[in-house]
Amino acid sequence: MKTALTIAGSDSGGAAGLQADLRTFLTCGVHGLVAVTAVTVQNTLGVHDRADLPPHIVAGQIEAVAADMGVNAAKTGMLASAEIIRAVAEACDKAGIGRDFKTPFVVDPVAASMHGTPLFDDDGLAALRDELLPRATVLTPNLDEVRLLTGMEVTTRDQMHQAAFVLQRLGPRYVLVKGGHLKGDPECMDLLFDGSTFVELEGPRFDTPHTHGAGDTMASALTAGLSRGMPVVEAARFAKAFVSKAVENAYPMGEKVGPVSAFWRLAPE
Ligand SMILES: Nc1ncnc2c1ncn2[C@@H]1O[C@H](COP(=O)(O)OP(=O)(O)O)[C@@H](O)[C@H]1O
Ligand SMILES: Cc1ncc(COP(=O)(O)OP(=O)(O)O)c(N)n1
Repeated sequence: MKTALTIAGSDSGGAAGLQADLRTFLTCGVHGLVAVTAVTVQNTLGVHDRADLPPHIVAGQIEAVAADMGVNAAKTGMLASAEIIRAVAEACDKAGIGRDFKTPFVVDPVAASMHGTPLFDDDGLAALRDELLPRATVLTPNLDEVRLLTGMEVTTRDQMHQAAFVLQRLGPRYVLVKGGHLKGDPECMDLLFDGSTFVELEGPRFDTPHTHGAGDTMASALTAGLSRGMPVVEAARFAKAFVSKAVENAYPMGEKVGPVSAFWRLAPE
């Protein structure tokens, strides 16, 4: 059994965060490991409150599971603070997780919830850029995160290419720019770049308001693929196909944005 570790926050609504990651790991056939960073009070209306865990507890979880169970691939989600980011970077070095080690590391630079609530404190972005981008095997920003990390406003496919180029120079081995928020594009393309070759991951765009957890689901399917030994390009194609089906099968729940569904993979039809 292969393992995949998520270093992420808890979403009480079960749509995003570590709940989305574990559900995706399960349906992709890998054993999910968790290092919890924060607990959010969250539902379909938004993030109402949160409590961050002490950085040494986050690092302790990573080191404990790595030493005993082994980690075949890891990902980040909500990291909450610069202190937690620094603790994660140190623990990942000790556990051999990252672009310069054996264990692939997917850095999903989750900066805000889809409702617009920041999930970082003020120093978090700088710590993410300095500590985690150079350790990433794959960085998976959405277009808002591209703007935060580079200052680039992306409104076209050409600009997605330019942003991927700039981001890859900041240290990750690969950049996967997610195109879910590209307005006016009839399709939904994510772009993978390794510093020399662009791979356009094409998929249909579904007309649904229910996309809570789509980014987490994409990054965790990618992590599951890497944990099963797929090369990065194959794992990215697998993740794109997985999240497309999850968005297609998203379901309404609560008053606002419902979750995407990793369950499509378990359904008989
Ligand atoms: N309406 C949609 N139809 C199909 N795929 C989508 C749709 N919205 C997002 N996706 C896919 O879901 C994933 C997350 O995309 P995006 O919305 O850009 O990031 P985030 O969820 O982090 O804001 C990407 O793989 C993207 O292509
Ligand atoms: C605890 C927690 N982690 C991450 C998120 C971000 O999820 P969401 O708002 O749905 O955005 P994507 O998963 O689509 O990137 C969250 N809300 N809560």
